Amino acid sequence: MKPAPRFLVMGAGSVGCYLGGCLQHAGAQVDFVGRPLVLQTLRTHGLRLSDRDGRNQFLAPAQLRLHEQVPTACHPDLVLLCVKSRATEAAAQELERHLAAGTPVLSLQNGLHNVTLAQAVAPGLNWLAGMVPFNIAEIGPGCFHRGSDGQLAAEEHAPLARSADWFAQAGVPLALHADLKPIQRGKLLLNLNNPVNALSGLPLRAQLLDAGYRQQFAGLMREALALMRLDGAEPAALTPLPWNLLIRILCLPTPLFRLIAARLLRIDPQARSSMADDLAAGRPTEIDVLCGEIVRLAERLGRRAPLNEAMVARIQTLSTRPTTTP
Ligand SMILES: NC(=O)C1=CN([C@@H]2O[C@H](COP(=O)(O)OP(=O)(O)OC[C@H]3O[C@@H](n4cnc5c(N)ncnc54)[C@H](OP(=O)(O)O)[C@@H]3O)[C@@H](O)[C@H]2O)C=CC1
Ligand SMILES: CC(C)(CO)C(=O)C(=O)O
Repeated sequence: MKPAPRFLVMGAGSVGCYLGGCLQHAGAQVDFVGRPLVLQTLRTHGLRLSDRDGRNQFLAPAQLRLHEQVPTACHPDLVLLCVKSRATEAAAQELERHLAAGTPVLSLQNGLHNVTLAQAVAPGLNWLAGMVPFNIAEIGPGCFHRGSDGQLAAEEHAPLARSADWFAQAGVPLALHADLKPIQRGKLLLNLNNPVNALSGLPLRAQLLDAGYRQQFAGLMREALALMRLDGAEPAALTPLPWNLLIRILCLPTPLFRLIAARLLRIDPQARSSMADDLAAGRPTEIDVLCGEIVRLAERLGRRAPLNEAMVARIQTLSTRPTTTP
């Protein structure tokens, strides 16, 4: 019998706990590295996993391998990098200090450049790009729920080909692509809704059912798509609709949008973007790697991206505002 594969989750949060939990439930050995508060919750409540298709799995506290730092003498077959992009470099350096040279690390983060940043500060590890299309939210202490659909993606690479069976067994299949860049660009376009969602204060589905918020999202996307095309960097379509059509559909009146975009609206009523979580918790957001990326692309092309610029400014003002004490 083949030994169970070993995974290390770097950044036990929404994505890390959900994917690590699914893999462990399917029989893999998983070590979770996270912050003390998160680990304490897992030690108290265990890890519960649920999804839109009826998954309801539980790992008791005693089954979880929880660490505040990358454990010494740890030899994972694959590391899942699940920290927010602001934490990429520090996490990469910590991983390199503790892991054998060449250990494969799959970045499951939003944004285009996490792997390049990690590679620059921790060149001894084998950095691979991935993409998570669905939403994960902590819906109760230690309870992580997948609230929308889609297939995990990653760049084609031997260590990932070996792990792909495990992802499939765990019910989170991983599709491998020769070139992940177009997929990452497509994900970036969809993630331009993150700040709109965060500012709306609404769950994703309710926000998408509001014509005004859809117009904002469409505007950010239209601006970004034009710049990507000017740069000769076509994004892969991540919905059944081509990008131009998707943008037009977002701008339709709500009853028509609801009819035509039924598939896009297959989102649990409570799902929120990861930026909404950050903003609500007073944490720095990933705005710089989302709208900020479009602003930098415009600058590089000698253009402007006024809608994305304004969104960066709005989110930065909110997330740097000091919290008032009662
Ligand atoms: N949530 C979602 O639905 C989706 C998220 N993503 C992307 O996935 C990535 C992860 O998102 P998400 O899971 O929501 O993030 P979370 O903030 O929920 O989880 C990340 C966790 O890692 C912790 N962390 C950071 N650095 C370290 C470290 N060196 N050692 C131990 N723990 C660390 C963070 O703590 P601290 O806050 O203190 O830094 C935080 O608790 C992001 O890039 C996000 O955009 C992609 C698709 C969907
Ligand atoms: C899945 C999606 C697009 C929205 O939840 C996301 O990537 C995020 O929340 O950061």
